Amino acid sequence: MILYDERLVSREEADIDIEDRAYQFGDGVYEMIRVYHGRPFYMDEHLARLERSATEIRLSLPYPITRLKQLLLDLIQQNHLEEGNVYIQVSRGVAPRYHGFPEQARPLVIAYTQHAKRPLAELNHGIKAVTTEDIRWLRCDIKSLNLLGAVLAKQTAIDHGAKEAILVRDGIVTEGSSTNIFIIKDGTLHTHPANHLILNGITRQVIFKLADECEIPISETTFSKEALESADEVFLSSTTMEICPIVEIDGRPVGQGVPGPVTKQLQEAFVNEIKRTTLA
Ligand SMILES: Cc1ncc(COP(=O)(O)O)c(CN[C@@H]2CONC2=O)c1O
Repeated sequence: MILYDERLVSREEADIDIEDRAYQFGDGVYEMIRVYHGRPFYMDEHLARLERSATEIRLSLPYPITRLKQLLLDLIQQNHLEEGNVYIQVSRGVAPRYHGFPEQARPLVIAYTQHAKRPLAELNHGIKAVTTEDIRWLRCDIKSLNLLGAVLAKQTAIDHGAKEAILVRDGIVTEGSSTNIFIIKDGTLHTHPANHLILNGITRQVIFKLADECEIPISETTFSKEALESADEVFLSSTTMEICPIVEIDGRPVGQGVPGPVTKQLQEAFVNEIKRTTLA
C-alpha cells in the first residue's frame, strides 16, 4: 500500500498528473523516516521539520500533521515494515504550468515504505568520499524537492568510486550531498552550524544529544577543507546511513584509514538509542 492524499491505496491507483508542481518545478518538500523493529525513529522530529519546510516555501499542508502521523503509522502497520524507511513528499499540487503559486490547488501528499536493512558493511568498515564544490542554493535548511545540486554531487562521488560527496563552499565544508559531516580533532567533534547552508539533520541532532551523554566535546563551528583533510576521524550522518565512518577522502586515508574510536563510541551510543526508542 501507499499513502495517496489521505487514503491508503495500492500503488497502481496513484495517478500523478503531468502538471503536478513537484514533477514540473520540484515545488514541494519531503522527509525520510527510518523504522526499526516496526517503530518509526524520531518521527515527531521529522514531521516537525516537514511542517517547517512547508512553511518556509509558503505551502499549507492539506490536513493536520497529527492526521499525517496517524496515516503513516497505519501505512507502516499495513505494510508490515519491520526495518526500512518511509518516504513522504508534499507537492504544492496540480495546476496549469506557471511559476507563480496556483490560485487554487490541493497540495498532494504521498508516502510509501521501503524495506531496507541497516548498512552494516559501511558502518563497520567505513566508506570513501570525494570533495566537490557546493553549488546549491542558499536555503539548504529547507528539505525541498529541489535536489539537482545534490544529485550531481552524488553522481560525482559515484564517478570516482566513492559513496558520498563532501560539499565545500568558499573553502568551508558544509555537508554531504545527502548527509551531515562531522570531523574529530584531538577528541573534539566539529560540525557546520545549523544555518541556511545545511540541512539540520535529525541524526545530527541525535548526535548532539549522544555526544553530551558520552561527554564528548562538540563544537558547532565551520571548518575548512584543510581541517577535513587533517582530521583524526571523519563521519557522515543521515537517517538512512546512521553514523557512518569516512575512511578515505579524495584518495587519501583519514587518520589511520579505519573507523576511529570516537566514531565507534558514538555508533554504539546510537544503537542503544535505537533500542531505547523503538524497543521500549
Ligand atoms: C542535504 C542533506 N543533509 C543532511 C541530511 C541528513 O539529515 P537526516 O539526519 O535528517 O536524515 C540529509 C538527509 N537526506 C535524506 C536521508 O536519506 N535520504 C535522504 O534524502 C540531506 O539530504
